[in-house]
Amino acid sequence: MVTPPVVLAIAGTDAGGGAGIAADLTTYAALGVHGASVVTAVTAQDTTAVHAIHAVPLSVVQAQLDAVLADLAPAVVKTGMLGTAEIAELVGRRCAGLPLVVDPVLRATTGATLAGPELVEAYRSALLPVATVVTPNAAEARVLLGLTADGATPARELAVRLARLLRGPAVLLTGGPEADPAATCTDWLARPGQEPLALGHPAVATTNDHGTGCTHASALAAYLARGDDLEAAAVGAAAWVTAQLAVSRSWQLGRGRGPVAHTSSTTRPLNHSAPRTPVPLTEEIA
Ligand SMILES: Nc1ncnc2c1ncn2[C@@H]1O[C@H](COP(=O)(O)OP(=O)(O)OP(=O)(O)O)[C@@H](O)[C@H]1O
Ligand SMILES: Cc1ncc(CO)c(N)n1
Repeated sequence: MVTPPVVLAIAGTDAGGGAGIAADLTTYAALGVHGASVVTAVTAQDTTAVHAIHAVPLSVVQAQLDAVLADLAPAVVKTGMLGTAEIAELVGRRCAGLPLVVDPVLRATTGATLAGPELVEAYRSALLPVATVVTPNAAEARVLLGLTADGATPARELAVRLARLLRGPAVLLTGGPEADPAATCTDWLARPGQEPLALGHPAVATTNDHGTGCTHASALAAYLARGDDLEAAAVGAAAWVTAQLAVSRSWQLGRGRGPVAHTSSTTRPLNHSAPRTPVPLTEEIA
């Protein structure tokens, strides 16, 4: 067997397994690359909300980074939730010069804020400038550009403006199906000195979309590690997330926005009964 390339995910955990490290590592496994992981934050999170966040101490993040970077030589590094400005600055210092996919995680699908103003500033000053490609959604691009959150700037222009601001990294602005669930989703790929490229794919009508951003950015990193150029990797990542959304479309997992599928396809039929009822919360038991 040929040794697979290594992709390093630097991200937070999601107890519910939809987003974060769970999405990253399962995507790497499915796409045939070896996943290493540096955990930056532990979240108590489910399909309805983020209930608690514990930032991993900087020294422990540094030790994890040292362990992986010195030993495994990742082909690509991908960042997700970073938690604090000092972690973003550390990652910027340690990963500059490596192929680096930065998914600027500012908010969960459930609405929770995952990055305060100091971390947003650290993204701008320390991490985005050393990225190879940045994958914001429209709301994240607006925040990074310092625009009002509810502005009406078209997605194409947001991508172009962010690429112009960053002067080097490419921007792959992801577009969910907000406007019309039956329509096409369009991601915009803006690269310095080139016309922006619209990458359209069919929208899947589903509310099981928790973790799409992480899955998409991880697939992008995996395809880049496998040797695709940026455009091919972007097309592949959109196709991957769309296929996984189609798999989980009718799932009944959780009380909120269920996870995008991270299962691999199997020829063996499932042999389990209906989903179990949830166990009461700790305070309901006490
Ligand atoms: N319902 C859908 N059908 C098809 N593709 C989708 C759908 N929702 C999201 N996608 C695709 O998934 C990728 C990432 O989506 P999106 O921009 O919604 O991520 P995000 O808002 O960062 O997600 P999250 O908040 O879960 O991290 C994009 O390529 C987008 O087009
Ligand atoms: C840990 C984690 N990373 C990223 C996201 C964004 O979807 C999330 N909700 N949770």
